[in-house]
This record gives sequence, C-alpha cells and structure tokens, in this order.
Amino acid sequence: MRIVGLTGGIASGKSTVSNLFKSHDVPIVDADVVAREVLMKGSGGWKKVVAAFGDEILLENGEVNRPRLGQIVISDPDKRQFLNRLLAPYISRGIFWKVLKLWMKGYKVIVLDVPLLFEAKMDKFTKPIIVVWVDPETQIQRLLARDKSSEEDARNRINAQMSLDVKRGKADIVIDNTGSLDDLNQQFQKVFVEVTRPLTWTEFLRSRQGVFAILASFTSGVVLFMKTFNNHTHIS
Ligand SMILES: CC(C)(COP(=O)(O)OP(=O)(O)OC[C@H]1O[C@@H](n2cnc3c(N)ncnc32)[C@H](O)[C@@H]1O)[C@@H](O)C(=O)NCCC(=O)NCCS
Ligand SMILES: Nc1ncnc2c1ncn2[C@@H]1O[C@H](COP(=O)(O)OP(=O)(O)OP(=O)(O)O)[C@@H](O)[C@H]1O
Repeated sequence: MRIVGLTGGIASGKSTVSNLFKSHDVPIVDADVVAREVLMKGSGGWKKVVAAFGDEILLENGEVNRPRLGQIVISDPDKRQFLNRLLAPYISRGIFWKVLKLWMKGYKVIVLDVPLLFEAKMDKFTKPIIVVWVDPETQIQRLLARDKSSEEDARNRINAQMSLDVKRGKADIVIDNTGSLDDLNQQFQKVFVEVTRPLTWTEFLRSRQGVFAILASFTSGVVLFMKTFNNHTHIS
C-alpha cells in the first residue's frame, strides 16, 4: 500500500487538493475530521481536554466550544503544545483505524491529509509527501475570506504552524496553489499520474494483495513440502 502524505499550511488548499483526489476515487483520511471525532462529547479525548481546560471550554449541550478552545490555544504556544500532546495519541489511533479499514478494503493508494504532518512527526509513515504551498499574501487573504476572522487571529493561526517554506523544503512533491483553481487542476493532473504509478515491490508487499500473495505462496510451499516429505517416508 502507498500512503501518500498531504500537508501544507492553514488555508493553503489541502482540502481543495483532497477533493480532487476524492473525485478521482483515491480515498482520503482527513486528520481534521479525526481530530473532531476524538473531541466528541463523552469520548476519551473530550474527557482529557475538559479535565485539563475546565468547563469553560464547553457549550451548554456539553460539546466542546471549538472557537473558544481555538482562541485559548492558538495564541499560547504552551497551551497549544499541551492540547496537541493530550490529543496526539487519540488522533494517531483514529488515523490508524481508518488506514486499516482502507487496507482491508484492498485500496492500494490512499492519501493522508494531515495539517501537522511534520510537526506531529507522522511524515515517517508517508511517501511521497505532497506539500500544498501558497505565497504568504494569498494565504492570509484566503484565510480571512474563508474564516471571516480578524487579521491578528489569522496571523496567529499561521504562526502556530511550521513555516510553509520549511515544509516545502521537506516535500517530495510541491503544489504551488498561489494561482487560480484551473492552474491548481493542471498541476494536480501531473501529481495524480505520479502518485498512482505502479506500486514498488515494498509497497505491494504492504498491500492486502501483497500479504495474501505471501500467505498463498507460503501455504503452497508448506503443502508441497509435506507432500514431498510424505512420498519420501513411503518410499523408505
Ligand atoms: C483548537 C481546535 C479546537 C480549533 O478548532 P476549529 O474548528 O476552530 O479549527 P479546525 O479543527 O477546523 O482546524 C482548522 C485548521 O487549524 C489548524 N490547526 C488545528 N489545530 C492546530 C494546532 N494544534 N496547531 C496548529 N494549527 C492547528 C489546521 O491547519 C487545521 O486545518 C482544533 O483545531 C483542535 O482540536 N486542534 C488540536 C488537534 C489537532 O492537532 N488538529 C490538527 C490535526 S493534525
Ligand atoms: N487556487 C485557488 N483559488 C482560489 N481560492 C482557492 C484556491 N485554492 C483554495 N481556495 C480557497 O481557499 C480557502 C482555503 O482552502 P482549503 O480549505 O482547501 O485549505 P486547507 O489547507 O484545507 O485549510 P485548513 O488548514 O484550514 O483545513 C478555501 O476557501 C478554498 O475554497
């Protein structure tokens, strides 16, 4: 199985690229979705976060007030690190189960969309790594337009992540999403061909088909050995 890493900065266009993969039938595991699931009322992550941050981060219905928690952690690196460390095991476990389900369904290529792929050191599990890069001015404009937040809040959110230029330096494939959606689409077509090229041997052996092929050849090897062994004992 090939596990492709997809990352970038906030509002750099990861979800837009994810949607292009989905429309080409490549399944996506979205870490933001997993991060939402692990904070659902009553879950293990929810209990830890409520115990650590108190009832003031809850809405009246007991769900986490996400904008409120966001405000607390985005401008405070210590609290952010603390929240990240609390949730990291739940998020990694959630991602693992989703990957396992896709493996069992026989998918050969999947994409992990993880905003904090490098920060959370999950990059070691993915190859190739695609970084969706955008120039800083466009990034802030798109973030402001999408989230309708203040410029200060938007800058804090950008500064809460590893710089996009550093991420670009760690990428196997860079998509520059500073231009139009048409421009993005054109780059995507090339990336899609590269990402869906035939699996290497190692990737094949990690796929469900590869594991079954190994099991099948092992089983037939054992059967053949037993037959030969039995024939020999009969003769002697
Ligand atoms: C702080 C929270 C409650 C804010 O929720 P909110 O709905 O406002 O934002 P949302 O979850 O949709 O995230 C939007 C974007 O913010 C960025 N972001 C989210 N968490 C973090 C973080 N801890 N550090 C830096 N950037 C972050 C990502 O680019 C993400 O795509 C939420 O982001 C959260 O629980 N974060 C911690 C979990 C985490 O690490 N998530 C990222 C998945 S790898
Ligand atoms: N090439 C483009 N031209 C114009 N708008 C774009 C382009 N690419 C993305 N956008 C818009 O920019 C915003 C951010 O894009 P998107 O949501 O895909 O980013 P993201 O990296 O997934 O963000 P987050 O980290 O917050 O999840 C969205 O409103 C999206 O529609």
